Amino acid sequence: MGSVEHGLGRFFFLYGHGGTGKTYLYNTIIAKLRSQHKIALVVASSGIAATLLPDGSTGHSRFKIPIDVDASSTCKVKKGTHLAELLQQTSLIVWDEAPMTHRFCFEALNSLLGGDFRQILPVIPGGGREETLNASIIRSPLWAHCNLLCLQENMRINSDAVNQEAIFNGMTFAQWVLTVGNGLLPVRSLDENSERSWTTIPHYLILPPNGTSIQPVVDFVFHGLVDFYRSVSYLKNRAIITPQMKQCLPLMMLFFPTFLRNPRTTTT
Ligand SMILES: Nc1ncnc2c1ncn2[C@@H]1O[C@H](COP(=O)(O)OP(=O)(O)OP(=O)(O)O)[C@@H](O)[C@H]1O
Repeated sequence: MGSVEHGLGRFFFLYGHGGTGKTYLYNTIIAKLRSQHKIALVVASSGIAATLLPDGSTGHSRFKIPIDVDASSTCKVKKGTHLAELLQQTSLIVWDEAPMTHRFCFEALNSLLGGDFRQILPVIPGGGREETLNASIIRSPLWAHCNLLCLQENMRINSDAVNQEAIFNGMTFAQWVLTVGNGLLPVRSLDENSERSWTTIPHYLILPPNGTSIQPVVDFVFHGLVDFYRSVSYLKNRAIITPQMKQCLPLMMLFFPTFLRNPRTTTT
């Protein structure tokens, strides 16, 4: 905040593993700046993360960054346009999920970046480990000037938990996810040509989509579906994500009994 107030133009990276409160902190900073009638532009690398931020959009769309970037790429912002004027008046740019985006995109502008390097890194088609690392923000000349801020405590466990057992389960899961992210689990390759990047998920963390243990998850996430299935705000805050499409079907079958118990007639 001091950097914005005094126009110092410093460059920050907010680093923290999942649930440590990065989004919460961005929202707090943005609310504070906007309450002072300052302009904070808020973007994320993916559209889904952008929806969690106030007036968020994707970095590529907001700054007219070319899809195929290289070291000489620039933002396609024309002189004298609304966007050019907006950028000139902007006090702070917040970019969530920054580790997912190619470093060339940040070299085209200055911003407060944030994210977790254990999550998704830039995707380089056909590239290996070295190409991915090379595309990462940590290989950018900007990184040497970056003020690194670290969030350590997992806030999600306490905010989501309803009792001691839920806190314990949340901590066990969070610890396992961290161990995966830190590369500390035993890994193996599927065949002799592929990288050693496969690990075994403990049995207690797996909910088979056609088993009975998934039903409480469906009931929890889509509680009240029969009454609210037409409500956009109800639906846009809920999702159950499966690793593959084929696992969706058995999961969807769990929804139908709910509707069958409560038939509705609609006219077209
Ligand atoms: N300082 C705080 N005080 C109270 N609750 C907080 C605080 N920080 C975060 N939380 C709560 O903890 C939960 C996780 O926070 P948040 O979504 O901001 O984490 P994150 O680091 O962005 O996670 P991810 O990397 O998975 O997106 C949210 O429910 C949020 O409301």
